[in-house]
Amino acid sequence: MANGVILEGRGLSKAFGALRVLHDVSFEVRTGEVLGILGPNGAGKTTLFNLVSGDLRVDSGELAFAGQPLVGQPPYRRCRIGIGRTYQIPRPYVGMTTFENLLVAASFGGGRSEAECYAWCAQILRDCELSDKANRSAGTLTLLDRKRLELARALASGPKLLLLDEIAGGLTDEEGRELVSLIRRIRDRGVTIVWIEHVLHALLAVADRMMVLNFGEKIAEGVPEDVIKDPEVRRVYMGVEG
Ligand SMILES: Nc1ncnc2c1ncn2[C@@H]1O[C@H](COP(=O)(O)OP(=O)(O)OP(=O)(O)O)[C@@H](O)[C@H]1O
Repeated sequence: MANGVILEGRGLSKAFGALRVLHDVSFEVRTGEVLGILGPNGAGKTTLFNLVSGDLRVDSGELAFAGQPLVGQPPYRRCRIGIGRTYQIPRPYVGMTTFENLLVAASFGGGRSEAECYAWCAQILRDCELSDKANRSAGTLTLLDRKRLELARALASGPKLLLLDEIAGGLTDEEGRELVSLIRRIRDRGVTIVWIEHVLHALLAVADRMMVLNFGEKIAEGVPEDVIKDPEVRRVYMGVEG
């Protein structure tokens, strides 16, 4: 693995029965960057995250995190070594408060002791602007706050690498800007981010590089200005010919 690369995938493939979802995808994520992932619905983006987090097993290919092989490691272990993720459909424990949700993530996901957890989670609530909702039941939060909580839960496990799966959808422009500034702050604290997003202007506001998938194959990669001008990307993702 090259220096400065926190996550590396080589020749990753995944199929569900006859449906080939990822085919021979290779990529690198550099330490400290925000890598955006674009692609039409069904391109295999979430499946790629599931392979990295361990929610799904790879059919073939290799994954390495900070130089250590990931394939074969269970999801909880990947979380403990520093891979955090959010889900497209937020998965809070709706019967618990916002703060309790973080405590679970910090203790079970991050392996922190009870003594450490309170101050750690209180700081994350502040960072994610959720302190005033600490004692609210997670099921009663607004959409923006549910997204903040989804981020906060991922942060509570203490990730070095954060995988964000379509976190900006459904927000107003103002809410989207708030979320983007939160993601920037997380990046500025040294967390490497890979972000799958259809809300292109949100992704463009933060991404250092982008990678585009189509039918399970990587069709483009590079700095955002070049990727969004790529004729193949414009054709498959934006529906623009020529
Ligand atoms: N567990 C599964 N079993 C069977 N098929 C699946 C499974 N998970 C995903 N798929 C299929 O694999 C394909 C890729 O799905 P995936 O969720 O990775 O796409 P995506 O690029 O994230 O799409 P979207 O932008 O709509 O979220 C889709 O056709 C989907 O229906």
